[in-house]
Amino acid sequence: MVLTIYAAAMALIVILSVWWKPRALPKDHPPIIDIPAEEMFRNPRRAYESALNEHGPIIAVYRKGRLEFIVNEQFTTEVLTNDSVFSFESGTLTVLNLHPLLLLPRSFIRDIDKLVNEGLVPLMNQIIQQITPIFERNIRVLTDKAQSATSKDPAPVDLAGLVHRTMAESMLTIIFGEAYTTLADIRAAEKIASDIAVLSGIYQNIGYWSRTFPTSWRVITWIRIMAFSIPWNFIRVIGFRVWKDLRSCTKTGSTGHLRKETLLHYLVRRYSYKDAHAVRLTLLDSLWILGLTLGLLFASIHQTAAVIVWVVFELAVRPESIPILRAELQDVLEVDEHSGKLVLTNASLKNAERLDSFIREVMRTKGDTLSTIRLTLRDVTLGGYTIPKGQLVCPLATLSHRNPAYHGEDAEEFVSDRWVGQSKPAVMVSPTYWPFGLGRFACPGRALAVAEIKLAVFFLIGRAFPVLEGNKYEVVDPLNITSVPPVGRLLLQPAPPVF
Ligand code: HEM
Repeated sequence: MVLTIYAAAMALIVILSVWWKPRALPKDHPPIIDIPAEEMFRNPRRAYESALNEHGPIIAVYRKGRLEFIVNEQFTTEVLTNDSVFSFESGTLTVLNLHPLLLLPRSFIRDIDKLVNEGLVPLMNQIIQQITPIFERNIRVLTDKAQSATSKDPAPVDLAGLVHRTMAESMLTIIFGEAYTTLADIRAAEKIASDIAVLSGIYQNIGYWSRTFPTSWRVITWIRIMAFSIPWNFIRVIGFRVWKDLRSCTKTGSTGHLRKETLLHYLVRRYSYKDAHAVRLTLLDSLWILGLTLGLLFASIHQTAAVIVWVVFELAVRPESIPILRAELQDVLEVDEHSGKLVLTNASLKNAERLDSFIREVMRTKGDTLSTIRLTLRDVTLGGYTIPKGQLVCPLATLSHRNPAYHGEDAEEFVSDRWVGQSKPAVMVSPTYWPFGLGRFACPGRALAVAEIKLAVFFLIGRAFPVLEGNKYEVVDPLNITSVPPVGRLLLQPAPPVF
């Protein structure tokens, strides 16, 4: 049943994707600027900033076969926050190649937003308690290698692989509960998060085929992931069990078999018939819940794992920060009232102001360019030009994040403690800092993401000194900084355990 409904929905989406066509441009549209692919993909910041400098605050540029309207910092707030004209939902689903989902009678994005804001955020203390042991156990695999290494002969470790696995295990625990964290479940969640990330175009900038023939790449990748990868990795391994759990809620009229603290439990209560005394879900509601959990796995695993790699690499090339953060770790640890041991709690993470400042500085300076996007819901007049309905509009992030008018003369520099004592935590977005987006749909999972980054960093530096071979890393995809982690050979030197 679940596969039949899924196949029918997918067929409809393919037909609509082919049918969907943008309208012609009006006469007073912003100038269309040709940025050579090599320049755009190798040095997007320079390419787009000089085009904006030369041609005015709004330009139109073809990228991977799509026309995008790029605006400078003057229009950033208007574009990102005026959701009645510049739609987050339409922009994001279009960029993810999922725009036909907009035709569904329910809003996928609004529902997933509600799921995080109402189901996850209020339970942060409890969630941090649940996932701290996962981070501790997994990162220990790396730091144990450091304990048997020496300063002269440090141990090479695969940080990216490990944090991806750790994020997958954590999110499975939060969404479905521990029963869904077998090795096969974790592998399936990792695979599905990476595959949807591929579908959203995160590696599209790197491959020759995907850059040169973007339309055929999109169609084939879409079919591969929707028709094969999701059924094989998600539905076969995780989806069928979740489906059975959901159907048995209706059969028994109860949620007794679900863990109360999971998001699945929250979703069943939310979609259950309002007028029935017992729990009852329609088939469509059950399918919708499956879709939301899949969407959340994608939104939460891949990007956070990539940013953890960014933060650790930036730390490795700034060894002077490590003793400061180790001292802070010592300060923020709390005593567990049952065991009397020193532990990291949600309060410890909140109190870690120096690490928070370091993370905020990484997120500000790592070089996001075209990361946050909107789609016009009607013809819009902006800066004297008309941008027609149905067009993608994107502010250039470096013009906010590296702007001396916003961040002072040293805006280009990485200042680890820039935000200490400023009451501007890493999660606080504004028109001058928006790595988590801005406005009504700014990332609802950012508090969890930053807490997870802190857990990973503290468990790592609590027992090891990270260093990078040659003291350098490579930015693989400058046009997709947040989703594609930097590459380098990470080595761990032993450090006296902080706790
Ligand atoms: C460092 C990691 C993360 C980064 C950099 C990040 C960044 C973003 C950005 C830029 C947006 C779009 C906002 C906009 O356009 O204004 C977004 C949306 C979203 N993020 Fe995150 N995110 C991260 C982690 C997470 C996590 C851990 C979760 C879930 C627990 C999550 C859930 C979502 C959801 C559901 C949306 C859709 C928008 C909405 O529902 O309001 N994200 N994120």
